[in-house]
Amino acid sequence: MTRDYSQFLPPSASGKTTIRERSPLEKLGWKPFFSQQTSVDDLTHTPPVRVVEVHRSGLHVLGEGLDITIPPRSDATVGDWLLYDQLSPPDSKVLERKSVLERRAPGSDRKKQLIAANVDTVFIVSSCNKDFNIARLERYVALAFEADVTPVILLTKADLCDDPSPYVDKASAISNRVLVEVLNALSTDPITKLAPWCKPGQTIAFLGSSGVGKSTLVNTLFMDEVAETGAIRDDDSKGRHTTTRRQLHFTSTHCAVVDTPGMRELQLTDVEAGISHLFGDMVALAGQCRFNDCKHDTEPGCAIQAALTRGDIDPARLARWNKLAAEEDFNSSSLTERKSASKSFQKRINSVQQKSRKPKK
Ligand SMILES: Nc1nc2c(ncn2[C@@H]2O[C@H](COP(=O)(O)OP(=O)(O)OP(=O)(O)O)[C@@H](O)[C@H]2O)c(=O)[nH]1
Ligand SMILES: [Zn+2]
Repeated sequence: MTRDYSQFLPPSASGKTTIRERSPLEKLGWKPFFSQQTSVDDLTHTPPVRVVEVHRSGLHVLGEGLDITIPPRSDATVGDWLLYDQLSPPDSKVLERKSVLERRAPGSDRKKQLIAANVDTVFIVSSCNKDFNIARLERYVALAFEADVTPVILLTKADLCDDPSPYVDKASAISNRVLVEVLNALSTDPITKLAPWCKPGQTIAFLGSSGVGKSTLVNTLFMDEVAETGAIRDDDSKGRHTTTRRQLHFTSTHCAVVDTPGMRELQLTDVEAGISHLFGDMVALAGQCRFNDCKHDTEPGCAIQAALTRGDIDPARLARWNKLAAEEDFNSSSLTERKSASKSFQKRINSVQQKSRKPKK
């Protein structure tokens, strides 16, 4: 008896092709998650459009046969899907987001700022040089976890470094749920190494300090100069801020790429869940402390201190967790709470810093 196994073979081997032409909306990143929020009536009267650029003067949106600018609004950001109300564009409804990246704005009012919406993968970019900072990478990873976006760490400038492996080892130790790729952003590396995430209909974003190579990565992906890159100052490995607008670009294979300004001042905002996810081992240990409100300092029955004594946890990582958690408490509290908490927050930071400076025994 002969059996037909062709269904188990890849399309090319079976001679059949399963590649289906994507609709104009799918090419912009439209997914069942969004269509489930709309009715046939909605789709006819208020066609979906995606925000591809945010200007002071308005939002540039694209849809099926639509390429328009609608009035600016603070509740929508690049990557958002709107149901475009042709009679009254300001009333266009913002669809529920699959994910959203936000930050606490620098300055006194510290309002929440939307970075990008509906991103599937965020590439956290750092370089194999003085820019590399484990605590900063952890912040970005916590932010991605909180936003429900898959984080991938990219270490650029491998070509300028004799041995990138110590950077890779440190970055890989952040979380076993985060993959690390090391590359030269100026070569064709990004095209091959980012391919698993840059699929049609996917939306990707790059986060990281100024000068780490985010624009270069975008340019290499497009093999074109879509984002302006800046020369770096040699003395401190810091770049100039060259990316100013938030934009969504589409590759020829219909992967949407968010290009965001450098965010050296990233502050965490309401990322408690993201931090707990990243430091899950510490959270689990803390759950074994005798007291619920244990500060893991001198309290009796403290599981964290016990693990520290046994050498099971790294004191520097514990200090980073404490600092991140304290920062999160502070940023997520109200202004009045913050004023009164400000003193104790500073004390806590000082004590964390003192502890992390103490030499290992
Ligand atoms: N040799 C080498 N140079 C790189 C690499 N990645 C980036 N550069 C260079 O580093 C400089 C800064 O890169 P950008 O792409 O502008 O950095 P950015 O992260 O977009 O910076 P902002 O736009 O300020 O946020 C440029 O001169 C790039 O050519 C790399 O992997 N290898
Ligand atoms: Zn404790």
